[in-house]
Order: sequence, then structure tokens, then C-alpha cells
Amino acid sequence: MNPASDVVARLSGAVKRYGSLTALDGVDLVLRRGELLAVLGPNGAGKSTSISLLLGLIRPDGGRAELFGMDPQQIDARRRIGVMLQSAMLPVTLRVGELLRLVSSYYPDPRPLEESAALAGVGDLLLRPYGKLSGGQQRRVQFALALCGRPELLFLDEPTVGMDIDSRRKLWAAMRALVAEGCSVVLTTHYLEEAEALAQRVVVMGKGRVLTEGSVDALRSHVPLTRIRCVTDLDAGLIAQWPNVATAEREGSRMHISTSAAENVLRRMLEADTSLSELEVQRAGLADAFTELTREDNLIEQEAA
Ligand SMILES: Nc1ncnc2c1ncn2[C@@H]1O[C@H](COP(=O)(O)OP(=O)(O)OP(=O)(O)O)[C@@H](O)[C@H]1O
Repeated sequence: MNPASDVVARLSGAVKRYGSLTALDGVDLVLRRGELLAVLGPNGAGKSTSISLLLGLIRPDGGRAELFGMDPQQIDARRRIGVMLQSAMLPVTLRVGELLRLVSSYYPDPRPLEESAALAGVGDLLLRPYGKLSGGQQRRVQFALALCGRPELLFLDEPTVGMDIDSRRKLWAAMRALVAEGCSVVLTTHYLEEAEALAQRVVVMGKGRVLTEGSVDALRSHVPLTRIRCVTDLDAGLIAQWPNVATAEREGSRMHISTSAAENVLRRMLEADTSLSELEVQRAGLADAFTELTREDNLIEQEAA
């Protein structure tokens, strides 16, 4: 297979300025067929701007944006995508079923209405006017509209904001089903557990640049620490002196330790305190890696200032 033909969307050296503000400062981003790419980053990092470039909603001031090798504004490219943006303006008086029929009609080979509704979990809402739905229900309808055209590429900009846990889990299952069908997904989210649960690849953005990208495991390895939590009388200051202990802090009766040699530290603690209890050991997650990466970005900036 030719890897170049496998690319469904690409930003190459994309620059976007708003007056004196540089929203994107040379962003390279590639999305391949059948992969779910999570784009992470703090507020204002440039995630939505990157998506808007790929959708052809705005034009780059430098570099290029491509959708299926075409200009994103070309109708042939647009017919192959589905979109769920942060703010959706939909006619409030239309019923959900009417909305689904309308949006499906824009696509050459849409899914059957019942299938779209079932995938998004809105089968019981088809007769309800969109404006009368709760915020979480409206998000699910927006998801149904994004997938109803059987898109090859789905853009989901913070799709699960405002959803309860059950709806979020159902949407995750639907995303997995779509990816299993071969659909590519670009997902922006502030929920790191969402990226951790779904993404094959993660891009972390900060201040208009790509800070790093890779698999969730590769990003996690930026933080080679394990967290140990337990109830113990041992002295935090003493443990902090042990080899391979990065930090040891007490919070009430609980001790929080981060270490690069969890087994050794644990053995020593259990020997020193036979009444140690409520032990929890956890590998650093994506959240830790993300905090570390965006912290590094701030540090570099502060040093340059
Ligand atoms: N139309 C606009 N006019 C002026 N500045 C803009 C415009 N759109 C975005 N920006 C600025 O560009 C930067 C990047 O914004 P963007 O919306 O891409 O960030 P984001 O990573 O999506 O943030 P969030 O997580 O808050 O959604 C921000 O500083 C934002 O204020």
C-alpha cells in the first residue's frame, strides 16, 4: 500500500494569524485512513483553528491544508466528511428525524436513518423538536448528523462536553464502531481519559505549535514515574531521601510518593511499616504526561523571556 494515498487529511507548515496574534505557527499534522487521532492542548492552543483549516472554514496565511489530497473547500472533499463542532446552530423547530433526513440528503450514500439514530443513541428522540432537547441530547443528535452521511472522515470537536457518563460511554462505543468500519476520526478533547480510551495517536498542541505526537504509550513514557499512595506513619522527609524517589508528600494520614523504582520503594516501605494499609500503585497516565509536556512548554517560554 502506498502510504501517501493513505493520508486523508494533512496540514503542512500551517500558519494562521489574527492581527498580531499567531494562532498557528507552522503546524504539521497528518491523519491516516482508519485511525483515531486525538488533538489535545490547553485552551487557545490552536486545536479548533487547525480543524477549521482542514474543513476549509478559514484559509491559512502560510503553508497548506489538504483533505483527501484536495483543497478542503472542494465539494468532492466535503462530501466525504462529517463534522461536529463545539457550537452547532440547528433549526430548533425541526424534529430530530426531520433534521437527520435533511442532512442525510446532502450525501451521496447516507446510512439508513434508523442506523444513524441507533449509532448515536437518539432512536427514541426522532419525533422530538431539536430545541426542546437537553444539552446532552442535542450533542447526541449533532453526533448523529455528523455520521449519517457515512463519512470517511469525522471531525469531532469536544463531542462529549455536557454529556453524562452513560452517554459518553455510548458515544465512545459508537466512535470505536466507526473506526472499525474504516472511518478516520479527528477528536479534540479536554478529557484525557477519552483520548487514552480511544486514540491510536495523540497530538499535543501548545501556543499554536505541535509540542509532541505519538501513541498514548509513547507519550506516557515521557513520565517514567509510578505513583504510590498508602496510609502509613513513615516520615515523608525520610522517604524523599530514598534512592529513586522523586517526591514524597503527606496529606493527612495518606502518603503520596512518585518514584521510578516502585518495587524497591514498596519493599522498603513494607519492611519499615508492617501496619501500612490502603496501598494503591498506579503508572503515570496520559494526564501526567500532558501536564509535564505543557509545563515544559511554559518553562521554555519563561526561559526565553
Ligand atoms: N476568529 C478569531 N479572531 C481572533 N482570534 C482568534 C480567532 N479564532 C481563534 N483565535 C485565537 O487563536 C488562538 C487559538 O484558538 P483555538 O480556538 O484554535 O484554540 P483551542 O486550542 O481550540 O482552544 P479551546 O480548548 O479553548 O477550544 C486563541 O488565542 C484564540 O483566541
